[in-house]
This record gives sequence, structure tokens and C-alpha cells, in this order.
Amino acid sequence: MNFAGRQMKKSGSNGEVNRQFSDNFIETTFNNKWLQSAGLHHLHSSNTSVPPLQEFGFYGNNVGVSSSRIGGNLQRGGSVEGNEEPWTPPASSRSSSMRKAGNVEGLSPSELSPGLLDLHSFDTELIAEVSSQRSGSSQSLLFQGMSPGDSDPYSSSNRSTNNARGLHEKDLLNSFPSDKERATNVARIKVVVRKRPLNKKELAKKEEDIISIDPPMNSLSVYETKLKVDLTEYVERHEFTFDAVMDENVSNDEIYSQTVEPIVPIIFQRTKATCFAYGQTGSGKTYTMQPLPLRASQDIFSLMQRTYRNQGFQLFVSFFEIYGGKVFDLLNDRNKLFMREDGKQQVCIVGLQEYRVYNVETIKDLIEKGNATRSTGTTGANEESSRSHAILQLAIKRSVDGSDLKPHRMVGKLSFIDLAGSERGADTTDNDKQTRMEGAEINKSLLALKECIRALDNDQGHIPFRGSKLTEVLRDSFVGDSRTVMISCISPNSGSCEHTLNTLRYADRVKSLSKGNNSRREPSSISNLRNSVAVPLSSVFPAAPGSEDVVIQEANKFGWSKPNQRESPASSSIDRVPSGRMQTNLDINDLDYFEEDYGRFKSPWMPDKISDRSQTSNLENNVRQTLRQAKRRDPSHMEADSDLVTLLKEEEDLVNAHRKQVEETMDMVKEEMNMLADIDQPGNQIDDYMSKLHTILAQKASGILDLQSRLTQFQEHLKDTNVLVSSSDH
Ligand SMILES: Nc1ncnc2c1ncn2[C@@H]1O[C@H](COP(=O)(O)OP(=O)(O)OP(=O)(O)O)[C@@H](O)[C@H]1O
Repeated sequence: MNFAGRQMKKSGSNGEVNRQFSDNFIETTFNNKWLQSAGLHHLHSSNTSVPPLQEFGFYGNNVGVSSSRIGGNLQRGGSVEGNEEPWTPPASSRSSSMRKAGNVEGLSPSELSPGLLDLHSFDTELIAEVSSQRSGSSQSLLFQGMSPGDSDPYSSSNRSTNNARGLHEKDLLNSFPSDKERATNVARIKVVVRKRPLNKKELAKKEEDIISIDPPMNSLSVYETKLKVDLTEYVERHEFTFDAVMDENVSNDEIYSQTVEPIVPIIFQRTKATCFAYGQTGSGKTYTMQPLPLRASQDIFSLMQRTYRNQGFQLFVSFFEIYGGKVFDLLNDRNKLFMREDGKQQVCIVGLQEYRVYNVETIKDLIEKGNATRSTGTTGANEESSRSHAILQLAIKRSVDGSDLKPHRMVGKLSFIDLAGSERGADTTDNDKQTRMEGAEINKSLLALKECIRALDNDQGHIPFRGSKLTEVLRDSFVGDSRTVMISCISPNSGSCEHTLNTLRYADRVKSLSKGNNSRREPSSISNLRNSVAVPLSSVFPAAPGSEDVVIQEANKFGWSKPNQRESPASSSIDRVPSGRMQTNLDINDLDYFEEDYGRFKSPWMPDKISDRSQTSNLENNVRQTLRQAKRRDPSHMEADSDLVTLLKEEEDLVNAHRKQVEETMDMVKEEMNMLADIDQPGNQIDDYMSKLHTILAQKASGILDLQSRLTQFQEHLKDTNVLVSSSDH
């Protein structure tokens, strides 16, 4: 990442790494770039004086501790008016008990009250334990950035207030039917892909751009160069379709309108939403994520001013990172924080500072401050690489009775997660020990994320969210009434092909989660996994979308896409993949391949190559021969023929789909093996992980064996038909 803040020294932990700008792209500061691209360049000047956008009618007097403001626009609860110190209060000014609570591990739940932030809690989900300690101590709470509302006790007096408020809010919600409708219309999980341009380094190395994008179709193709067994090169095309696909010319503004803009209004409707960027190191995650919170807060303020004027909504910001498996507050001297789960499995962060904000300028300052504190380092693919997962949260709260005297409670929350990029140890040789350790830790948490996605995808009862801090934070993004936007960032260069395919495959898995109640993937959702075709190298570069030498996919009646070669001279030059991926006709030898690979599942890793199967399709030949004979003998068999052909096609589609799934799983396992190989610390439960992978593969293999037996039965059936036809001849 190339960001102003990254010039600063890396804070915390072992390494003090000097940061510098990447010269890979145009030479403006990243800060400038992201503000400009977000349409917020007016905020760039440090002298810019932006009048507060937000002055609530309810808070006209700004009485009480929670209405005091620091440095003009920024309020840290608990600070007294006139305190000009804009960021962290001096240590002496902090309550010692609070400091203790934020820094001592092993606290019992009852001790968690100060500075406890429930990541996704809403007013009905507040933690009971905090209540008794909080009442009457708003000053201390506010020093820890807690608005008193977060700790609202379940006292009887408050219950009645809550009821009143509940009614009031119900009326309020009823008064905005269009927003409610909009909320239901916003997809639960949206997956978009963004491709960055080739950078200077890649251009200098004359690397190919291997990704073509077809924006109207929301699809993209990755052209992967491979070697045949005879060592001739061919290119395999992998086609993917997502909710939106953005090429290198798309601005950050457009990214915002495609991703976060639609979910902003619904966080006023008691919804939690998460936007996270996923992708390999240097693929543009930070570049993409940084402008989004600013744009979102602009819209939030404008909603507060217009639609929800005088309704008492307030905006709070917090910013923390997960680095090396630990949590640090990016807005409070990188204080170490602790995650706790309450009885309702709500994840809470002990000691996290939250800032009440009144305008976009303040949020920009906070983000810059946080980014400057964030852990960065240099990887082979990115000189300014984020080595931590950064989580910025915008929380909308309301006070119980609309005044600042009463506690504020969570209404909705929007989280922005800039994941650290993964890089394989094997990709670079010059990484120092710290970078490798960081990489191992990042890989571990990303693997934990993948495990959760896989578990959700397989409809498993237990989702291993506790596998890492990252997945604990992300838990609520995937369950319950939440909205999630995943932005998959991909690098266009040929050297990143494997990473890119992996990113896209996982994006596809996440996409499949959106298909109703986390149910197993519908057949249509596996279409992406099947859309790999091979084309000759010469016909690929340049391969504009829609060019004549590609194979067009169209869905068959089962919802799976089927290869349908366009009638053009070029299409006939489509090559055959040795593995048989190109085969559109059923090949009995595929079954050998399944058995062969099932054998491999049981044996140690990893299959290097899927066996070459160029033999003729025995089953298909048998079937066709039988049908031809039958037709010749009795025209009344014509109808039965077409039924058989349909049946045959169905079976063929099934087998192809399963075969593709197995191939995809193998690629994924291979990638994960590579990642695991980079995690060389003890106690990382590799064995456990491996046995899980074994189980998954064995399940897939058994599915394929089922198919094989169905096919055999089908073949028997055809033989019987043949016998019947022959005997009727006689
Ligand atoms: N769409 C884009 N247009 C122009 N430049 C881009 C784009 N995406 C990324 N970049 C540039 O590419 C470089 C790497 O981007 P960035 O730091 O955002 O990657 P990252 O995925 O966050 O990497 P890491 O995971 O290592 O932190 C930066 O110099 C950034 O300015």
C-alpha cells in the first residue's frame, strides 16, 4: 500500500520497519489519490475547514459529559470541553481502572465493563454484566470511548424507557417504508471483483495482462498458460461471474456506488453490515478500501441531516487491527485489546476507544491517524504491504430518550475490513524472519476464514469462527440478519495467475453462501467452477471479450453452463486439455480417473497432474451405436431415443460438474498446502486441518463413486434396451 501514513515507522511488536512510497504507480501521494478518487479531495488540505455537517436538534445544548467535544469536531466521550488535545488522552488523564481493564488478560466477564465494545450488539443484545458497574460512572466509561448507552443496564427503570423508545422507534421505522423495502432488497452477500492495472514493475518485466473483463455480463476470464504433456503450451480459460466485475478503469467512486452505497441506508434499520477486501498482497485491497468509510460517512451524515433529521442518531468511529493474532487499537496509541465473547456469543472488544464524530473531516483525520499506526511491511509484491487486518467501524447510535443525558444504544453498524494480503514464502526469497512470521500468521487467519467459508458452504452445523481473531470479528458478517460485501481484488499479471484463480474461487464460494439460508450450493452456483476451457496460446492474446475464438457458455436445463462452441473458424481451433477438461461428451475413462484420484485422496499429497485421457468414449459410443441400431430397426423407438439422449446428457452434465468440483478442490488444497508449508510454527494444528481436508475430499470422491455406479446401471439399462430391440427384430 502506498499511503502517507506508511512513511511512518511501523509501530509495535518486533520490527521497526521504515516505510517508503511505492513508485509502482503515479507519483501522487496515496492519500491524495484516495481522497480524489473518492470525490473527497477537498478534504486533503489540512487547512480545510469543513463546518460540522451534523448538529442534531436533540443535542443543541450539548450538555453532559457525552456531548463534550475535543478539538472542535472530534469528541472523545468523557473529555471536558475545551480540551484541545485531539487524539489520545495523556496516560495520567485515563482512569487507572480503565487502563487496567484494557490491558490485563484473563478478566472475568463481570470485570469487562469498562471499554467493552460489543462488535455487533444491538440494544437488545447488550451485556448484562456491565450494567451494575456502569451506572453513575459515565465519566470513566467515556474515557474509554464508551458511550453510556453501550452499557445500558437492564434496570426496571430503563426497561420502561426502552419500551417507550421501542414504540417510538417502531413508529419511526414505519415512517420510512421505502428504506425498509430497500433493506429487504439489498442482497445479503454481494461479491464484486476489482482488477487493478499492471504496475510499473510488471510492465517493465513485460508481463501479460491475463484478465479480460466483460462488465455488462459481470463476468471475467482468466487465461492461464499451461503445458501439455508434450511440453507445448496452451492456454486454459477460466470464466467467472459475480455480482459486479470492475476493470482497471473503474474509479473508487464507482466501487463505492456498487458496494457500500446501497447498504448505508439499511444500517439505520438495525442492520449490521460488513464490507471486506480479499486478495493477494499488492492486489489493491487498501487502495480500494480506504476511501469507502469516508464516502459512507458522508452519506450517513446526509441521511442524518435529511431523512432522519432530529431523530437523535449519532455516529461513532473505532479503528483497530489484528496483528500477529493480537488486537490493537489504532486510535489509542496502539493499545493492546482483548476480545471476549458474552453468553450470547457476541464478540466484544475490551478497551476499544470509540469516537463520536460530527463531520467527514474528523473521520478522515481519524482514518489517517489509524493508518499511520497500522503495521506495514514490504513483501515481494508490495513495498507498502499491510501486515495486519484493519477493521474500521462506523456505529450509528441513538440515545434512549433523544437527549445526551441518557445512554446511547447501537442502532446499526458498518464495518470495513482491509484484510492483510497473503504471500507465499516461496514467492520471495528475500523476506526477513519477521516478514515470514507475519506471513505465517496472516496465512493462518486467512485459512481460518476459508475454513469458515467452507463450513458454511457445506452447511455444517459447527462453523469454526473461533479459529482466529479475524473469524471471530467476521462471525456476524456471515450469520443472522446481516449484509456483507466482499470485494475481491486481483492482480492482472501472469505471474499472479495462481493467486488470482484462488481469490476468484473463494469469492465464488462466498457468493454461493448468498443463495438462501446458507444452503448448499445450488447447481447454478457451481457454474463458475465448470467454465474452464482450453484455447490455443496463439488465439488468446489479445483476447477481447466476445472475440470469436472463445467458447461461449450457456446454461443447460439443469442450470449448469454447458460449453457451446460458437460457429466460427476460430472455435474449431480450440485445443483439448490433456486432462479431458474440454470434453463435452461422456467418457467412460473419466470413471477411471475418478477412481484413480480417489486412490490419491487416500494417499499422501498432492496430485501434480490429472491423468491424460484421450481414449475414445466407450460408453458414449456404445449408447450411440445402440440407439442407431434401434432407430434403424424400429422408428417407434425414436421417442425413446430422445429420452435416452436426454438422460445421457443429464448424466454427462452431472459427471462433468463433479469432476470440475474435484479439480477445483484439488487446486484449493494444493494452494492451502502451500500456505501451510509457510506456517512453520509449532502448534498450528496442521494435522487437524489436514484430516479435515481428507474428509472433504473423501466425501467428494464418494459422491463421484455414486455417480459411477449410476452410470454403470444406466449402461446396463442401455444394454437391456439393445437386447430388447434385437429380439424384437427377430
Ligand atoms: N485500481 C488501482 N489503480 C491504481 N493503482 C492501484 C490500484 N489498486 C492498487 N493500486 C496500487 O497498487 C499498490 C498496491 O496496492 P495496495 O497497497 O492497495 O495492495 P494491498 O492488496 O492492500 O496489498 P497488501 O495486502 O500487501 O497490503 C499501491 O501502490 C496502490 O496505489
